[in-house]
Amino acid sequence: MNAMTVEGDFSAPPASGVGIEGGATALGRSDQGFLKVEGLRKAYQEDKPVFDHVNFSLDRGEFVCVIGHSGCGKTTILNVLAGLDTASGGHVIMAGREVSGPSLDRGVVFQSHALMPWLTVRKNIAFAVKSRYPDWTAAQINAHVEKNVALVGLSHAIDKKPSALSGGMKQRVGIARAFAIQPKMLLLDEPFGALDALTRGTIQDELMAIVRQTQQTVFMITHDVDEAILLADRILLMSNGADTAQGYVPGGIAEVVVNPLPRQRTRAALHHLEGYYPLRNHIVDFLVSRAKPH
Ligand SMILES: Nc1ncnc2c1ncn2[C@@H]1O[C@H](COP(=O)(O)OP(=O)(O)OP(=O)(O)O)[C@@H](O)[C@H]1O
Repeated sequence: MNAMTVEGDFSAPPASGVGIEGGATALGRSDQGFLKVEGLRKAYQEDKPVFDHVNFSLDRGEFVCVIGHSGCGKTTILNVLAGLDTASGGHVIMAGREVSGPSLDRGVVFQSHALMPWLTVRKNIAFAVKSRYPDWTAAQINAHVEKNVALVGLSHAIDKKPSALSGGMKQRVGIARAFAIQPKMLLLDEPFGALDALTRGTIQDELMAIVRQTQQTVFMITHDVDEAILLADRILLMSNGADTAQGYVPGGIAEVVVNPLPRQRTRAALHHLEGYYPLRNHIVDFLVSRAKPH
């Protein structure tokens, strides 16, 4: 086992010698196991589940990324966490309650921003806030919307419709909307996948700043190894299900990598941090040689 990794139980403490400044290990006991995923299984075809025996947990305030090849079941897991899909077996427990359907306790951001095209930014977000806080006055809702739009640097575009915004701006609106409902947890499915590298970098930095500031708990899917290293406290490496000489092997969480880099890292300085290259190589090696059984 590599020194930077913790295999098996996701809630296990990092291997000795691995430090996370202000990271998951610094959380209080009541924050531990905020989200628990136990024995999760999804089978569209009973004898060939996409994944099985998926166990992990997230502490409150933790940022966890999941990486794996196409088809391993990342989106399926996220949708089950969101309550938008049901598992074939196992449980998802958030804050002590089983997840059994969608809830405003969980804010979801997809790759496609899913804004209502006929509404302005202000009204798109106000719609979500009103659903979350039906008793709030129009003035309260408006103030809250303006605060969250400012958080993602879009105050100047608040009264524009989505058609007048760039892809990156629309994605920011999606993030602002998710934050505005003050969810207990954010679920992000490749939220920056469709953005150019420059915009992506800027929004990554913004997201990281907001998440750190608000102590938000985040579960995020990405295909981008550097994005995971920048943002995540821990990285779940997922393997694909496959037919092997020994029979069918379902996919699952093959390994959990604890990010040993200082938590106050920036994109620009990432490559200069000690430990960055071993971490990156470890994840890339997994994707190249271990994510799919041979
Ligand atoms: N409704 C469905 N019926 C049958 N199979 C499905 C259905 N939805 C998803 N699958 C299969 O389940 C597997 C996991 O899909 P999922 O979208 O969760 O993978 P993923 O890891 O998110 O992939 P990607 O990175 O390409 O988005 C895939 O093999 C997919 O073909």
